[in-house]
Amino acid sequence: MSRVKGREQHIPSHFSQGERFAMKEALKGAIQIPTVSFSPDDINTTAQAEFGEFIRTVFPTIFKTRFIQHEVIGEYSHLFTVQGSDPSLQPYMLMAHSDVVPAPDEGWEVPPFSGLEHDGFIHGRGTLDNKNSLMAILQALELLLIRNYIPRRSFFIALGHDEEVSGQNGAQKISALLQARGVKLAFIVDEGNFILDGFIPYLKKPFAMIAVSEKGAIDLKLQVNMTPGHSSAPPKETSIGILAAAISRLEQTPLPNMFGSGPLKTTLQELANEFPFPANIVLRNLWLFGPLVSRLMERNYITNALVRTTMALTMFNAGVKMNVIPPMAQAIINLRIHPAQTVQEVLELVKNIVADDRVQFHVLTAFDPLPVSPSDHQALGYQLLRQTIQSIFPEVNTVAPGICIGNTDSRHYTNLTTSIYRFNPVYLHPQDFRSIHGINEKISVQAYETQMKFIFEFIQNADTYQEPIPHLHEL
Ligand SMILES: CC/C=C\C/C=C\C/C=C\C/C=C\C/C=C\C/C=C\CCC(=O)N[C@@H](Cc1ccccc1)C(=O)O
Ligand SMILES: [Zn+2]
Ligand SMILES: [Zn+2]
Repeated sequence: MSRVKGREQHIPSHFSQGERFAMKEALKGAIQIPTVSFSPDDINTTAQAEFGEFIRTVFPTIFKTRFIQHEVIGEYSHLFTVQGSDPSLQPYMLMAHSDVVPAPDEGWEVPPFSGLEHDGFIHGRGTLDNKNSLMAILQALELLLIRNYIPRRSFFIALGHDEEVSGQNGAQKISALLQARGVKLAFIVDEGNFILDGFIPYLKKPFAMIAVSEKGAIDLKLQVNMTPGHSSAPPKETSIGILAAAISRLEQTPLPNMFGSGPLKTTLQELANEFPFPANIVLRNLWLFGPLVSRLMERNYITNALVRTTMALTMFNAGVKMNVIPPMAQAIINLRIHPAQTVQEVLELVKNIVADDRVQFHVLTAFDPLPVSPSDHQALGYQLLRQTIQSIFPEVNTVAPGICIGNTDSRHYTNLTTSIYRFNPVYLHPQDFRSIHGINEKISVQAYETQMKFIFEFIQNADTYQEPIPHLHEL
């Protein structure tokens, strides 16, 4: 895509000491509000209400700007409509979520809702998932408005409050509302992948992976009912034993490796130049070395998730008393479906592995993998992300399309656009990956400032009049 043409003003992303201090204090304040979601019926509504008040206080300019409309949807989600000056430009949407997963104090270096700053890092639940994005988006807009910025291209900011528990009251309602208003979006940018550093052996340089799809998912309940009785005279098989054997068969039988189908091949081909010899030759010739690369990817639990549908046993329940053989045993398996498979295909495979009619299957939730968004030279959203990555992170040589192994609220917006990109402009190392939904989640003050700067530039870059030009490699 060519550089932005006809941009009358470009507001430089320079911020005063006072502004930088205020922005990190604002993120700390956001972390301190425990907006935890446990289940769709159990979210911390008091904290969500407080969070709504908090953003009004911290970003006053956004709330008083005449060309910005703010609406509360589903009681605690927020939708901002930023009216651009040129209605001929198709709007886009930035997304983030305010809720976080639970964080019991155990194992944390500092309390998870303290928002403490230590050694240049802000600590706490939500610093990477996903209050960093939420606060950086609003902060960037607030600072642009203070500098009298008026966007050309309209955009929406959608902040869900229940992403961690399905998005049914936040994202789904916002999506339905925008659809009813006849909105069609040029593209969406949500959380998802990162600038990855240290995930692949021999690859010394970081690379940006923009997720152009995300895996599907199934929450599957397995249940076995057997005759209960006295533990002093047990039958040969019990509900617990039958279910445990079924689960064990599933754990011992990974679903097929789907390497070669979906966006992963493109990711690897685009990364080939970053590898030293002979890995670069291997990746450039996947027609020959595909089976080798596929086997290597299976060996690591993160890259394994990129090549196949994964199964995680997340809940197991049976029995109420030590000397009673229980009538029922239940387990929940969370499956994440590879882009080349469907819910139906995966259910078939799982049933064949279990191969025991006494095990009943109940699908609790299920959705297919998300469609693959365009990443070619004419894909406006992808190219704007690429352009902004290259200017804010000049040390990153490769920007590649990939898949998101987790799920995001953006999956509820396929009715509004075919171009959904899941990308956080933040470096992620393997230990950071484990902190997401784990312990000691933290973000460096510098990384947060850079994320805010990225969005500050991105919003301005999105004002381009030019459609991306095909077949030009340089921006
Ligand atoms: C060739 C490429 C080689 C290597 C790539 C290396 C690594 C890729 C690894 C990691 C990718 C990086 C980051 C992914 C991190 C997090 C996942 C992203 C978003 C997930 C957000 C989330 O947690 N969502 C929940 C939402 C949910 C809740 C309830 C029901 C359904 C969904 C989730 O997915 O569970
Ligand atoms: Zn998230
Ligand atoms: Zn999450």
